[in-house]
Amino acid sequence: MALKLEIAQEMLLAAVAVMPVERQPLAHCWQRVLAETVIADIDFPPFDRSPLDGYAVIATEVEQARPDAPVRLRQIENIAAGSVARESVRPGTACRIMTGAPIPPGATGVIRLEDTAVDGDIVSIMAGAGAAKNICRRGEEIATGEVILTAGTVINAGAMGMLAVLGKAEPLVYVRPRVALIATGSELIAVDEPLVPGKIRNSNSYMLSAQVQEAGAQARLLGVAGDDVDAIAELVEYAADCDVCITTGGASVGDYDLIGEVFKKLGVKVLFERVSIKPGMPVLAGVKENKLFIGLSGNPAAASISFEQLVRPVLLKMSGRTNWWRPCVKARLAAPFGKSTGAKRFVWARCWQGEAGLLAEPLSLQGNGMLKSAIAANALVVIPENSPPLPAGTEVEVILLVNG
Ligand SMILES: Nc1nc2c(c(=O)[nH]1)N[C@H]1C(S)=C(S)[C@@H](COP(=O)(O)OP(=O)(O)OC[C@H]3O[C@@H](n4cnc5c(N)ncnc54)[C@H](O)[C@@H]3O)O[C@H]1N2
Ligand code: MOO
Repeated sequence: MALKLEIAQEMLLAAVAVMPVERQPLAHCWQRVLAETVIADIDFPPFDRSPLDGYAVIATEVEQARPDAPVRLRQIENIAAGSVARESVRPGTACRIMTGAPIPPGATGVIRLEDTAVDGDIVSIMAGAGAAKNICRRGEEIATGEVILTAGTVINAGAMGMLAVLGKAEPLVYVRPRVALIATGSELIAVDEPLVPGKIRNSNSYMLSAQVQEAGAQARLLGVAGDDVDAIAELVEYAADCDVCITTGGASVGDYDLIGEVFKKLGVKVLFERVSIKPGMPVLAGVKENKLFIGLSGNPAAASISFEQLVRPVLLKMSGRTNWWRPCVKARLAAPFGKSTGAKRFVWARCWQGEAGLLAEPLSLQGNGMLKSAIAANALVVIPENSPPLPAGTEVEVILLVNG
C-alpha cells in the first residue's frame, strides 16, 4: 500500500536532525546557510559622507546661487575617499570632496562638480539649492545594535556583501550534508563508455548530483553497481561517511529489484516502500544510526520527482534552512492535460505571466523514463489525485522551481 505523500514527507523530516556548524572564510560562504544572528556592531555608513564628486559647503551660504548669480567661495583643500579633512569649512570657503569621502567639519551640504566653475582656488557655485540633501548620513542604512541577518538565511550576493561590511571574515554556517549517489542496474554503463546492445548510460547520478547541490548539500558520486545484492551493499557501505545515501533503480517489484533486500542485509530500518505519487511511486526510505537511506526509482523522471518531493525538503532541513518548501501559486493550464490520474501527479511545465494571469503549459514527452522536458521546465503542475483529463483553462496548483 502506497503511503500518502504528506505523511511520507513528515516521516522523513522527523527522521533527520540539523547539521552541526562550522566557521568558513567569507569568500566560500555563497549559498551556505548562516548559523548565527548577525548584529551590527557599527553604524553604516560609519561617518557622514559625500555621495558626489563636488564641493562641501555651508548650505545656507549657497542656497540662492544661480548661473546668473553665482556664489564665489575659496577652496581650502581636496579630500579623496579614504582621507579625512584637516581643516573646517568656514563662511566663504568650500572644500573639494570626492564621492565616499567624509564630510569635513563645518560643511552642511555638497554641490556637485557640474554646478561649479573653478578658477584657481576660487570656486563659483552656479546652482546651490538642495545642497543639504547631498550628504549620506552616518548610520542611515545600518544602526549599531540592529539585527541584520538571522540564522537560517541562505547567504546570497547581498548577504555576502553585508557580512563583509560588518567585518565577518569567518561567518558561522551549517555543515552541508554529504549525500552519496549510487546507481544500480546491470544495464548501466558510465558516461564515458561507448554504448553496446542492452546498455544505457547512468544519467541519474548526474541529474541527482545537480538536485543535491541545488538543495545546498554535497554530492558524492559513488558509481554504478550491477543487479547484485552484495555488490550494491558494498557500495552502500562505502557511503559510511555520508549523511544520506541515495540509490536509484531496483526499487520496484521486478526480479532484479533488490534495494529492499540490500536495506535488510545492512540492518536499515525501513520507514516506507511506496509513496502515492506519479511518477515516483516506488521509493524506499530507511534509517540506521542517524543516517538516512533512500532508494529511488531507476526511471529518471520518477527519481527526479520523488527526490524533489521527498528528499529536497529533508536536505533543506538538515542544512539549517527554515523554509523547506518551494513557492506555490495558482495558474491556468495553457494546454489540456490529456491523462486521467489516480495518484497525485507532478508534471514538468513552463509557467509564465499571461494577460489574464499566470499560465502553465505541461511540456511534452513526460514518460516516467524520460527527462528531456526537465531541461525547459521552470515549474511543476500538480494534478490532484483521481483527476479526469483536464481541459485548457483549468485552474491548477503550480510549484515554482525556484527557492522559496
Ligand atoms: N510489474 C510492475 N512493473 C513495474 C511497475 C509496477 O508497479 N509493476 N512500476 C513501474 C514504474 S511506474 C516504475 S517507476 C519502475 C520502477 O522501477 P525501479 O525503481 O525498480 O527501477 P529499474 O527497474 O531499475 O529501472 C527503471 C528504468 O530506469 C532505467 N534506469 C535505471 N537506472 C538508471 C540510471 N542510473 N540512469 C538512467 N536510467 C536508469 C532502467 O534502465 C529502466 O529502464 O518500474 C516499473 N515497472
Ligand atoms: O511509479 Mo513510476 O514512478 O510512474 O514512474
